[in-house]
Amino acid sequence: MLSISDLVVRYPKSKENAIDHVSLTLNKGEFVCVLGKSGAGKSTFIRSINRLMQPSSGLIKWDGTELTTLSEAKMRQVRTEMVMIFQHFNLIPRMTVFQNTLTGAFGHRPSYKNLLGLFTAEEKRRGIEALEQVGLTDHADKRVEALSGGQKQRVGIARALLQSPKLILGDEPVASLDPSTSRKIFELLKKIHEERELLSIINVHDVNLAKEFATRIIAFRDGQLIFDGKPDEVDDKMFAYIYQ
Ligand SMILES: Nc1ncnc2c1ncn2[C@@H]1O[C@H](COP(=O)(O)OP(=O)(O)OP(=O)(O)O)[C@@H](O)[C@H]1O
Repeated sequence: MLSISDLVVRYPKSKENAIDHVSLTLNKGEFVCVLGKSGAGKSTFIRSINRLMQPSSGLIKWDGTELTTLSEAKMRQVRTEMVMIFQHFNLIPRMTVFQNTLTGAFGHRPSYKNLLGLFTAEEKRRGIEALEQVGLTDHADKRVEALSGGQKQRVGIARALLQSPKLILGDEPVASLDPSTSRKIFELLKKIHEERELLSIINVHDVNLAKEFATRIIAFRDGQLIFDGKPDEVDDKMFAYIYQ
């Protein structure tokens, strides 16, 4: 469970709060889509949860552990349970699909092994399984730079699976993809979400995708939480309110 109380995030030198006194509780099993127009605070919200962005004040409790004041070493441990899926994939272009997938195991390993690039037989087995799950088995030995955007995001998801996450944070994971590929990526994320009973929190610009896949939608405007409800509550009036 993720419990957020009175969260404020302000960027250095900024006069406005990017996240402005937000409180909410998100539960395991929820597939949460985050809406809001550009600059509303979606990305800042997602990034403050795993402290890629340091909150200015407020509390974030993840399974009972308060994160905002946790040491960086302890936070690194907690981050092994949280995985981030990015708009621009954040892959290593010249490495293969399989190698990129295996890097998902890094958070769980001693750092000297990361440097040597050593992977156990078990990690390799899980890498093969993850590639099967995202439908990329036939591309395992290709360099990532030779893939389409949709395929790259599948590698991003396979890498995430290696981490055995409990929480998926998606920062516009389909913003660079065409509508049909975006839908397939959402189908894949939802399938994984359900199989592993995760909490997923995903920023998305396409309201139709959010309404189709989310079990809960939240929306920000000017850093404030202005909607928290079920997908079918986002009617035309609410849509206009969120994006005005
Ligand atoms: N590095 C930064 N330094 C200063 N202000 C920032 C920085 N990043 C974001 N902001 C500001 O914080 C607010 C929230 O931005 P954020 O990127 O979280 O919005 P968003 O809803 O994710 O937008 P988009 O959909 O365009 O990605 C905006 O006012 C933005 O200008």
